[in-house]
Amino acid sequence: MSRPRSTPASPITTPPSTATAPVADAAAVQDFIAAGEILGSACFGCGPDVPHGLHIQRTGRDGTTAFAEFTVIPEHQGAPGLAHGGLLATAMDEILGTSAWLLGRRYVTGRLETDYLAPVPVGSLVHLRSWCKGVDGRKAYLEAEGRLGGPDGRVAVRAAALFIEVPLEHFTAKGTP
Ligand SMILES: CCCCCCCCCC(=O)SCCNC(=O)CCNC(=O)[C@H](O)C(C)(C)COP(=O)(O)OP(=O)(O)OC[C@H]1O[C@@H](n2cnc3c(N)ncnc32)[C@H](O)[C@@H]1OP(=O)(O)O
Repeated sequence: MSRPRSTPASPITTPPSTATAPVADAAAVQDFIAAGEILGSACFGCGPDVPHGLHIQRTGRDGTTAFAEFTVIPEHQGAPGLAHGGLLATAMDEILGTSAWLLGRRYVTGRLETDYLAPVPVGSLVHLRSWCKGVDGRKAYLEAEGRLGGPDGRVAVRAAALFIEVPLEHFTAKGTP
């Protein structure tokens, strides 16, 4: 099935007609810049203690739209000289999770759809942006993009996602590894 180029979203990541507009939570907004400290330093996406992690820096927000950036280092390489696609999907996941954070509830990624539109060279500064399109019960529908050459540069990667709200026990309960 061909899809319009204007959105990467499949029916699963497209908000239904029953979805409501997202509202930024005041407490989550307050915690936004400190979120990395609240979550700890071991996150592969944003943790400063992960040697070859993405070290994504959250730079700002507007409503439930989150902004961030990171630099592609040689350890992020896939094909010669270019960022690994899975690495870029990870960056999408991180910025999508950041936008979900602004909703003030605990969410995990249920489904992540990624479109690669242009190669991302090692050494690139990637400008990330994510926004929530709607909320329907436990489901949050989000989109994201990564741009090169500046915050309003060309889109190299974009994503659509379905995040699912979970209880705190999702993170504290110990499962079988
Ligand atoms: C500032 C903060 C920055 C933070 C950045 C961090 C970003 C990183 C975010 C992540 O990477 S989270 C880690 C990756 N994700 C996971 O590990 C989630 C693993 N999956 C699960 O734990 C469960 O499958 C999940 C909690 C998502 C759902 O299980 P539940 O038993 O709670 O719910 P259920 O399966 O009944 O699904 C609830 C609804 O969601 C729907 N759903 C769940 N997963 C889906 C899926 N994958 N695709 C489509 N729909 C899905 C499901 O159909 C259902 O719809 P209905 O209510 O309409 O029936």
